[in-house]
Amino acid sequence: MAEKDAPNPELLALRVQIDALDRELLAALNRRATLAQTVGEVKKREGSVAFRPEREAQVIDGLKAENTGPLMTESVAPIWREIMSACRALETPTRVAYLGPAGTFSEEAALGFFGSSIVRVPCASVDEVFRTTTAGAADFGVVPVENSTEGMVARSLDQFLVTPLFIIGETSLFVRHNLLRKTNSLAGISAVCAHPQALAQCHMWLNDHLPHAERRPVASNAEGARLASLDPTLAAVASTRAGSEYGLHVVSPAIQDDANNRTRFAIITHPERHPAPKASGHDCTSLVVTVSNRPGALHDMLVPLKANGVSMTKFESRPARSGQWEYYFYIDIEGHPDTDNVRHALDKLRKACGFFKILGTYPVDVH
Ligand SMILES: O=C(O)C(=O)C[C@]1(C(=O)O)C=C[C@@H](O)C=C1
Repeated sequence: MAEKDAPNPELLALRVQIDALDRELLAALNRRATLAQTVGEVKKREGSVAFRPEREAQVIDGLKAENTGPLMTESVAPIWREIMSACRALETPTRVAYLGPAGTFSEEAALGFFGSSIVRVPCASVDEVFRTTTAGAADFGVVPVENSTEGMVARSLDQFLVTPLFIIGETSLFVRHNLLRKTNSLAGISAVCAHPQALAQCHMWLNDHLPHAERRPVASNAEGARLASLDPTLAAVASTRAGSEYGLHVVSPAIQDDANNRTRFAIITHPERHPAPKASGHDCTSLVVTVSNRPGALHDMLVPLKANGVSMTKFESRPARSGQWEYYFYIDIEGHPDTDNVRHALDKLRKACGFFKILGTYPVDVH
C-alpha cells in the first residue's frame, strides 16, 4: 500500500533502469528481426524453407549452456521460442494444425513448440490434423503420440502407416486435468464429457468421486468444456485454459491419476514441402518395423543397434491387424542418420525387417 501513498524513491530509480533496459532490449530485438528478414530473403532466393528446427534447438541449447543467471535456465527456452517465432513470422507465416478447439492441450503443445506468432489451424479430430497437413492447408501438424499413463496413442501412430507425413520435432507437456463445471459443486452431475484418453487418465478419481455419472467420450477436452458451458448437469475434464475459455469453475483441480502425467506430441509435415532436419547434435530417430514370425527374429533385429553402439529410448509393439499375430514395433533411437554408427545400424536393421519405415529424425525436445 505504501507504493500508492508515496512512491518509494528507490523503487522509482530501479524502474527507470528497467525502462531503459527494456528499450535497449527492444532495439536489439528489432536488429535481430531485421537479420532474420534478410536470412528469409537468402532462403527464398535459394528456394529453401524458413523453419529450421535443428537451428532453433541449437540456439536454445547454446544460450542455456551460457546462462549465468539469475534468470532461471528453464526460462531461456520459452523466451527464445517466442523471439524466434516472431522472427520466423517475418520470413513466412507458419500454419499449424492441431486438435482444437481453442484451449486443448494440443493447442498448448503447438504454441509451446512454435511460439505464438503462428497461424492456428484447429481441427475437429487427430485424423483431420493428418488430412489437413497432407493436403497442404497447414504447413505442420501437432499430434499426440504417447502418454506416460496410457502409453501409445494408437490413432496417431496408425496414421503414420497410411500417410506420407513424417516427424520433424517433438514436444511434451505436463497434462493436468481438472473437473470443470458451470457451478462450483460436485452434486447433480449426470455426465462427465472429455476425450477418451482424458477419461482414462482420470479413471480412479472418477470412480471415487463420481461413481454414478456417465463418462461421455467426445472429440476433445475443449469440446467437453464447451458442452459443459451449455448444460449445468454436465461436467468436463480439461485444462484450466479450456475452463477460462468457456467460463467454467475448477470444481476439483489436478484429478489425473498420475501426478506426473505427461503427453508427448510429434510435429509432422509433408516430405515434398519440408526437408528432414539436419543433425543438431542431440537428435532422435523414430521408426516403425515388422519382423518375421520366427524364433530369434526380434533378437536379430536388435543386434545391429548394439553392434553400432546406438541407444534405444523407446520400443513398443502394436498389433498389425493382419490376423497373423504380427506386430508393428515402434522404435526410437538416439542420434541422426548423418552419423556413421546410426546409418550403419539402420542399413542393417532395414535388411532384417519385413517392413521398415523411418518416421523422422529430429532434435530432442529442449526445454
Ligand atoms: O537461422 C535461420 O535460418 C533463421 O531463419 C533465423 C531463425 C531465428 O530467429 O533465429 C528463425 C527461423 C528458423 O527456424 C531458425 C532461426
